[in-house]
Amino acid sequence: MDQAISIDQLTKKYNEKTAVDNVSFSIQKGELFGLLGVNGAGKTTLIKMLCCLTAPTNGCASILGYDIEENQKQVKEIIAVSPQETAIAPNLTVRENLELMAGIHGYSKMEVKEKTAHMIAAFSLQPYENQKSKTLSGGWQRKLSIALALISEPKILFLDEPTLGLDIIGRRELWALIEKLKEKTTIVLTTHYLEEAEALCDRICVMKDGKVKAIGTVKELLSMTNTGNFEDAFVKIVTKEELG
Ligand SMILES: Nc1ncnc2c1ncn2[C@@H]1O[C@H](COP(=O)(O)OP(=O)(O)OP(=O)(O)O)[C@@H](O)[C@H]1O
Repeated sequence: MDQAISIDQLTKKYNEKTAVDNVSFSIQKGELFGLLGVNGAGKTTLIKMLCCLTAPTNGCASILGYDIEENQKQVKEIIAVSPQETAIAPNLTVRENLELMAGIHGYSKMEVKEKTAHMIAAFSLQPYENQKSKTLSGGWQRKLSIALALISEPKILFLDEPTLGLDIIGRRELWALIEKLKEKTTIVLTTHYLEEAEALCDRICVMKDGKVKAIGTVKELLSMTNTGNFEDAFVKIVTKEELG
């Protein structure tokens, strides 16, 4: 099976508001998949459903063959999410945050130490390991947030706006890190930075008003919209009623 995520007519309604509207597509194993759209397009709601954080109103989805409603336990074991609002405990040090998260995943004392040491090394967090997390720069907080998500060695990683608010240097450092993760992990990334999606993603899905408006590689999206750069393609996709 090469599919990591399979989504079939997934819908989420909040009272009268349809946040995700009959969405169907699949993501291949090892893909770095971008989810784009203007504010309120439904990206976060879609991710929340795939992470079993909110139940669909209609439709279904599976992660590595596990149904997001029927097999929540298995789904939660193979995914991790680095949310928009960071999951860091501000008054704990970098090391304590990592140890706490490893403990939450039920690792033994020895494993907690090993995994924490591994993450500190992998993310070059050594200079900050004894520093309270709230005193880290935005970029290092984001890195720690991703390290926390990865401590359970998930097969699928959801990154919700991982570089929000970072300067271009911080963003590029995170890009390099995300590219490295790609070798081992299927990644679903949401972002408002078009150049980020263009630089990192194998395929991109553009959503608007809860619906999928276009899906494909950057090259395919340019050709679909008959445009020469990704920003023009994106604008055309989200402003035109129908493409083609
Ligand atoms: N808990 C909720 N209750 C009611 N409406 C909600 C709730 N969560 C989201 N919505 C609505 O659903 C729609 C989609 O929101 P969502 O946060 O999924 O969009 P998004 O694409 O992630 O937006 P952004 O880029 O701003 O983060 C929006 O109109 C939002 O107001």
